[in-house]
Amino acid sequence: MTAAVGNPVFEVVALNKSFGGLVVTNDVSLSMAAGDRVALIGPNGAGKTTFVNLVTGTLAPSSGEVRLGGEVITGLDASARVKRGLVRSFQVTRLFQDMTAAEHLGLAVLQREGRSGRIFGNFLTMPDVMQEVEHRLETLRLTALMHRKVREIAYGQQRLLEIAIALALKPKVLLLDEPAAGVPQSDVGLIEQALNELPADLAVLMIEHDMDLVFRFAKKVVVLAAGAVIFDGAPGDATRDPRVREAYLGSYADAGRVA
Ligand SMILES: Nc1ncnc2c1ncn2[C@@H]1O[C@H](COP(=O)(O)OP(=O)(O)OP(=O)(O)O)[C@@H](O)[C@H]1O
Repeated sequence: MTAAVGNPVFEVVALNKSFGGLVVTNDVSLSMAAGDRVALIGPNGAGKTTFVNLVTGTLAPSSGEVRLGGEVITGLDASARVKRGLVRSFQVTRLFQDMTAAEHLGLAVLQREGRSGRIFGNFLTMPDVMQEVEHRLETLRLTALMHRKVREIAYGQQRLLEIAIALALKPKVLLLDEPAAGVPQSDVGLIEQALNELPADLAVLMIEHDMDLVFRFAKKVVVLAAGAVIFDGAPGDATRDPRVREAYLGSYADAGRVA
C-alpha cells in the first residue's frame, strides 16, 4: 500500500471487482494525504476507469473499502461521496451545451451549499454566488467566457471549466480523469498551468495517458496492469521498473516514453 505522509485523507483498501469471471480490479490499495499529487497510469484496459467508478460510487465493489478522512464511505452513493469531499472532475460530455460557464459554476456552488433545490428565478443575481463564480473563472483565466454557452467555448477551455466546476464543490480529494485528453497540443499548457495552481492542500489523483504531463505533475505514480497494482512509488523509479516496462511494451516503452 502507498504510504501517505501524515494522516491519510483518502484510502482504498483491498478493492476487488469482477464482472462475471473477469477480475477487473484485483486487490487494489492506495492511500493519499492532503496535498498529494498522484498519477494512476496503466495500459488500455488495465482497469483505471473501473477503479474511478468504484471509488466514486458509480459501481459497487465485490469487496474492499474506500475511506475518506478515516470514514468508510463504501456504502454511500455517488452524490453523498461528493458532499463529503470526494469529487471527480466533471466530464466535458456532461456539460450542457446550451448553458453558460457562469451557470454551470453557479449551480455547482448552490449544489455544494445544499441550495440547489430552492432556486426561484435567476441564481446569478445572487451576489454571493456571482462573486464566487467570478473568482473561480478568474483563477482559471476564463473570465472572458463567463456568459458564453458551452457550445461556443473551445474544447481546451471546456476542460478547464470542468476543473473549475469540480473545485467549486470544494473537494478534499479530486480525481481527474484524463484532464488533457483531446485537448489540442497548443492548449495543453493551459491545463498544466491550472493543475499546477490547484489548492496546495487538495489531494489529487490524476489518470492520464500523456506521460510527459504525468511525470511533470505527479510526485508518486501508481501503475495498474490487468486490474492489479504493479508499481507504487516515485515516477523516476517507475520508468526503470521491469514490470512497468513490460506492461507498457508496445506502447510507451517502445516509444521511448517510459525509458
Ligand atoms: N461493465 C463491464 N462488464 C464487463 N467488463 C467490463 C465492464 N467494464 C469494464 N470491463 C472490462 O474491464 C477491463 C478494464 O476496463 P477499464 O475501462 O476500467 O480499463 P481502463 O484502464 O480504463 O482502459 P482505457 O485506458 O482503455 O480506458 C476491460 O477488460 C473491460 O473490457
